[in-house]
Amino acid sequence: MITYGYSVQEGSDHFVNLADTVMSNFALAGSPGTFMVDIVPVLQYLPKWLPGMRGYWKTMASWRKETELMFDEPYQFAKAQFKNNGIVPSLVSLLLESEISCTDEANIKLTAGSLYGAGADTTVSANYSFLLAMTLNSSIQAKAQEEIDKVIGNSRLPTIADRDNLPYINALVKEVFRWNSITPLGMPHRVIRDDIHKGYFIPKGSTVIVNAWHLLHDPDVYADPLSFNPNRFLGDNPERDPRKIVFGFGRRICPGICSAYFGFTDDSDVIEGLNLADTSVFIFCALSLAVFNVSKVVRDGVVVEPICEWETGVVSHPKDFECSIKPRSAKARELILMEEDSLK
Ligand code: HEM
Repeated sequence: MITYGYSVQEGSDHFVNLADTVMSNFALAGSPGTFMVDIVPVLQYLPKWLPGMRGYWKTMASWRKETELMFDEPYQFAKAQFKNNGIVPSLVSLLLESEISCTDEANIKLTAGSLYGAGADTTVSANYSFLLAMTLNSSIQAKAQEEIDKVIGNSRLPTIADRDNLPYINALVKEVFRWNSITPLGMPHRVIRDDIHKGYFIPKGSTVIVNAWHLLHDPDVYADPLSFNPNRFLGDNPERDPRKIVFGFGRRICPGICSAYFGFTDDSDVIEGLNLADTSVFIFCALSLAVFNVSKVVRDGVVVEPICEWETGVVSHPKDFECSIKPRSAKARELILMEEDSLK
C-alpha cells in the first residue's frame, strides 16, 4: 500500500508471491559462500558452456528474470492506476505526479522495488517474532495490554501519536528487535580501500561481515540475553538500544531508519516516529496488543508448545509456529470490524 497503493489479497497474492521468490533468491545470493564464485571471483570469466558453469548461469538467468518481474509488474499496476485517475497515494503515485523521463521511470521502478523488497520481509520477520514472544510470555503481554488500557482505553485504537505515552510498549518493541536478529549477519560490505582497524590490517577488496546476532546477545551488554524481557530497556540504567545495530552501519545503513541522515551516531538516539521500519513494527505491536490475545494453542485439551527456532539466511524469520489469536473482548471485536470497514 505504501509503495504502490495496492491492497494485498488475502490468501495467495501474485505480487507478494513474486517478491517472496525474489527474497528467497536474495537470501541465498546474499549469504557469502553460497556459490563458488563468491570465494574465487575469477570463475565469473569462465565460458558459460563449460561443464559446471551451465547450471550456475541458468539459475542466474532465471533469478534475474524473476527480479525484473518483481520490479516491473507492481510498478505497471501503480502506473495504470495513476493514469486512470484512481489514485491511491503511494510512493509511486507521488513520484509520477511530475513529468518524468525514461531514466526517471527506471529509477522510480528500482526505488519502489527496493523499498518493498528490503522493507517488507524484514518488518514481517519482526512482527512474527513479536507474535512468538507474546505466545511464550503471557505475563509480558498482560503488562503491555494494561498500559494500553490505562493510556488509551478501549474505545479507540492506538495510533503513532500515542507512542510517547507508551514506555512499556516502546521497550517491548526494542526487545522484539533484539531478541530475534532480523539480519543476523547484517549485509556483507566490501572494503573500498586498505584500512587498519584496532591494529588489524584489512586489505582493499575484503568482505566485512558484522556479527549482529552476537552484538545483540552479548551477555556483557544484555543480562540473560536469550530471554525476552522488555524491562531491560526501562529504569535508570537501560541496556543498549538494539536499533543502533539491527539496521546496519555506515553510509549503507538501512534507509528505513532515516535518522541516519540526521547524524545518527553511536551516542545519539533513534528518532522515534521518523522511521518507517521502527514505526511499522511499533504500530503492529500496539494495535495487536490493543485488540488481540495471543496464546498457545490448546488441542484436545493439550497445550501445543510453539517451535521457538529461527530460519537461517540474510533475513531470519521464526520457523513456522502455532499460536491462537483471538479478540480480547466484544469491544475489541467491534473495533477490528470498524477498522476493516474503513479499509473497504
Ligand atoms: C525491521 C525492519 C528492517 C530491518 C531490521 C532492516 C535492516 C537492514 C539492514 C541490516 C540493512 C543493511 C545495512 C548495511 O549494509 O549495513 C538494510 C538495508 C536496506 N534497507 Fe532495511 N531494514 C528494515 C526495514 C526497511 C524498510 C521499511 C525499508 C524501506 C525503506 C528498508 C530499505 C532498505 C534498503 C533499500 C536497504 C539497502 C540500503 C543500501 O544498500 O544502500 N529497510 N536494512
